[in-house]
Amino acid sequence: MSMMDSQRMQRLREFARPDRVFDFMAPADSPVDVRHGPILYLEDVSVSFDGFQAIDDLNLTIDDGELRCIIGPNGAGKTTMMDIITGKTRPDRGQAWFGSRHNLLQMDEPQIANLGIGRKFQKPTVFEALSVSANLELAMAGDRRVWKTLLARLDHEGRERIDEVMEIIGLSGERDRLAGVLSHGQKQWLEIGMLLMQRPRLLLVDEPVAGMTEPEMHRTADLMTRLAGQQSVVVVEHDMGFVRSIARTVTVLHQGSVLAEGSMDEVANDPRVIDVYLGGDESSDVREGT
Ligand SMILES: Nc1ncnc2c1ncn2[C@@H]1O[C@H](COP(=O)(O)OP(=O)(O)OP(=O)(O)O)[C@@H](O)[C@H]1O
Repeated sequence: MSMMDSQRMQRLREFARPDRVFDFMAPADSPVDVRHGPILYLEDVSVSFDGFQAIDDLNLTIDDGELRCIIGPNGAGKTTMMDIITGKTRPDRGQAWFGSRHNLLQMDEPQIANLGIGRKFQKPTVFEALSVSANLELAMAGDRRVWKTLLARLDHEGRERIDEVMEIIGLSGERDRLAGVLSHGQKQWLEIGMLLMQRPRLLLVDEPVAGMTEPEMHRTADLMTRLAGQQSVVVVEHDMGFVRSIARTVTVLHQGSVLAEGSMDEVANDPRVIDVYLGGDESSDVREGT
């Protein structure tokens, strides 16, 4: 067995460990029902940690195919909100529904991922010793099918999906390069591609442009915009220039609940947002989109 093969086998073993749940393991066919309403519905959700109210009567509705940006100061509850949606944190009270049929509060993390909610954390976690296409191949496999899928030859549909996703994330030219040698931005896109392999219905993306160069940021804005419509995308981001470039509806979180919601211009000119969101320099970022 060559060095590459043994590295690959080691990764596979790691990947197939039953105690590990990977966030990109979302499903091909989501049974989510959006015929009668939004894809994500949070109502009066609250959670406190040791008496600190991190989420406080939070209400949020995301429509199918929508691109929503969530902004808010540090500690506003953005990460906790994502943790609740993905089943990592259980709220003390409230409701969280995925489509009209699935009560997220009665499901655990793997079940929620399998329903079609994919989460992209801030730091890229691609398999550096594998090629771009092998990373996508891995992400296509469900947990129990991983060995079978990877050790067997890819079927036609699988190969097509890999090509399609590489095109979407702009890495078609990097197919055989090891993920470890990609730029930071390319790794982020690859990880988004890994999520896409399972055709999620909702993507939660945490600070996608942190650490990116300006050109990478533009390409990420383009990617986010293209993804919406195909799936719903919720982007949490601090970079106001980026938010302004992709924003349709922006939700401002503050102290665990929604302070304002509307177009970028509406929220940026809302005196409550200007007051509480960012003091000093950053508030001008919000208003002027610098
Ligand atoms: N497991 C936990 N235990 C105790 N406190 C927590 C826990 N998780 C979050 N918090 C607190 O809840 C508040 C909300 O945190 P959260 O990380 O959701 O905010 P955020 O809006 O994502 O902030 P940032 O922009 O800095 O990432 C913070 O004050 C945080 O310290």
